Amino acid sequence: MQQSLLTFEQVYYTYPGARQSALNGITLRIPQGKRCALIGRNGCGKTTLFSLANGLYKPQKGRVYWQGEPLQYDRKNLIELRQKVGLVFQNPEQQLVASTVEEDISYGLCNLGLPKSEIQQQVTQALREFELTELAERPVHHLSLGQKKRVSLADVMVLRPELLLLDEPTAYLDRPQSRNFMAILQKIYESGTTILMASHDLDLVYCWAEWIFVMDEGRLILEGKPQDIFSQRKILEGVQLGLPLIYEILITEGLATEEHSLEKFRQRILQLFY
Ligand SMILES: Nc1ncnc2c1ncn2[C@@H]1O[C@H](COP(=O)(O)OP(=O)(O)OP(=O)(O)O)[C@@H](O)[C@H]1O
Repeated sequence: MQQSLLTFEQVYYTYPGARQSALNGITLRIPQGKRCALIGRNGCGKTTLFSLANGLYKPQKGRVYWQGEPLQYDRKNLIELRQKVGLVFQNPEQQLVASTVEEDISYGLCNLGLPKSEIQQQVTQALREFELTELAERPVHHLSLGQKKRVSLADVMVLRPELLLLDEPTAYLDRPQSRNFMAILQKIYESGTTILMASHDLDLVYCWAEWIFVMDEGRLILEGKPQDIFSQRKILEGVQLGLPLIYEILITEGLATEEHSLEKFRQRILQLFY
């Protein structure tokens, strides 16, 4: 059986003062080494799930496990958890804390209490990897949104997390920035990092993901490979998701009758568009 990195078991979470639970007894296992996607209509609980995944919030009922061990919420364990589970917010403004790009990337390493020389070396490497060297001295509030997104990804990746959580990573990005982001993401995946991406872009999810989770009203309602998920038209329409346009075209034109050709189309479309 595939090992899971992070496991949610019957997890409930209600925001203070809210009448309805944001998470409603969700059980979900994030498989190691896969490109995973999380989809669901607005307000179904995706961001809340991410906030519990890296210990920002604590379940009111149920448990979250990292490699089989229940999460501990004291400061020391949370710092360790956030090194293993990196969370990139939808809006980079929520994430960027320091005045310059270089300082921002060094922030998490400083929290880990690493020696200065090691921090400098890792920051220099991250600046290079994320093509930010020329922006190192720039104030973060002078950057474009695409550049800010790249910095927020570098902030998290400099800690070498085992699991990367991305909330709507391509939202607000233009085509070249989106492509650039997806190319960086592919390298991250190839380096062995498990990725879970929440997205409303069903075409991207269909072409990119190896495993998809579908949430509704704070619960997991489906999970599986892209073709198994998107063949469930009735269920997806029932939760106001519908199908990816690309999948509709492939199916209605009879272009994808075998799993092999479907896979080839998905890869080609990913290269062409993202
Ligand atoms: N800080 C908060 N206080 C109170 N309720 C909140 C708060 N944040 C989210 N909620 C509520 O919790 C539910 C789940 O929200 P969440 O942001 O997790 O959904 P989501 O699936 O990420 O939505 P979207 O796709 O729009 O980003 C929603 O009903 C939302 O209104």
